[in-house]
Amino acid sequence: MTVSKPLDQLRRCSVAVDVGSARTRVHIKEAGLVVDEPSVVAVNTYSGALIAVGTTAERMDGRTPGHIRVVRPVSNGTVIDIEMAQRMLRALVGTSVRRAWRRRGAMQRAAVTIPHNADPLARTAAVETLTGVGAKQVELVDTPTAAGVGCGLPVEHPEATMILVCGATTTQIAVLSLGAIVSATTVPMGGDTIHHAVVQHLRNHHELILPSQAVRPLHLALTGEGDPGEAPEVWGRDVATGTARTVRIDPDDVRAAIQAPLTGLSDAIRSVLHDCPPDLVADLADRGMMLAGGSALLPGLDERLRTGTGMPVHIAEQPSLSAVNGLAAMIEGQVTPLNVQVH
Ligand SMILES: Nc1ncnc2c1ncn2[C@@H]1O[C@H](COP(=O)(O)OP(=O)(O)OP(=O)(O)O)[C@@H](O)[C@H]1O
Repeated sequence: MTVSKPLDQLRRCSVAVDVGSARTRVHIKEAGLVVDEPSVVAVNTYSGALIAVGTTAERMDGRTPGHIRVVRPVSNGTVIDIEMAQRMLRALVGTSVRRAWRRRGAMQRAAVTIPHNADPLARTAAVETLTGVGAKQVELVDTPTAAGVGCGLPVEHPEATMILVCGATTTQIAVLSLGAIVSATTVPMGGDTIHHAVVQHLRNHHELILPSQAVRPLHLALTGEGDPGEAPEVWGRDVATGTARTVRIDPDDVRAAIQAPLTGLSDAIRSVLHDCPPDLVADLADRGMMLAGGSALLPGLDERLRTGTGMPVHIAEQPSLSAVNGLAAMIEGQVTPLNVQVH
């Protein structure tokens, strides 16, 4: 059940946690951001022992021998493997910080972000993950509200603000007013979706398997840069022979491959506006929307949304940290009183 509780409840928290599909961030009161690492764990499949977490584990992805498994315990912004998520958090935070937490009773209360449409199972998983690492009380704050605060949007005002939290696998679109979500939706579109669309395109049209790090053609396609005479060349593995070879990419082709997910995003923005009272829509015509989340940095995304919706589009100063920064501002008491919805 969702109830509206005062910000005081969040001010009693000492830890702010944003566990995303791509990255995990932890802010400790008065200490600042202590973790900003990929949400990845590498385990030994025979012994179950933890081999690596975060950046080190992510580097192992796609390169592991049979006895090592790389696990991502968070998907679509929700914890899908509670035990792994707890082990990941414990390892990322580190022993010394955890000792300090215990001494200062810091883990008594923790605040954590959850997708605005999280179902009861997802909420329970978030709570269990945090209680498993020592929290006695867990406050859940929806990600769009936290990100809105983190971007410096006046979410507590009666005027509408629109925020897009562009994550790895989903984009949460929300209109906020008076500290609460008025209208919102989630689109299964994020930076990884765009990346997979490009990888799939190269596989289907060039019979090439692109290494996961090769994002250059994607960037070119989105920005519209690149002279057709100088079509970029990418390395990959031939689907049939398994050998490495290069192929020249036409940016227009790649642009066409990512057209569908991007069009879906503009359509979803229109549907959120459709569900808003007319007065709030009028506010947004001038203010436009704010892009937060790591995928807000996708080159050309802001321009495409401007063209697709006809609204002003702004990118947050530190889009990848908007949600954790917003949650941190709430627990540090830097936010003027508002009725943030906690669950
Ligand atoms: N500089 C950049 N340019 C383009 N894309 C980027 C950049 N930095 C991060 N990304 C993309 O942002 C995504 C991760 O964003 P973020 O860290 O906000 O996700 P998350 O909160 O972990 O995910 P989710 O909200 O889906 O749970 C990835 O798809 C990554 O490729």
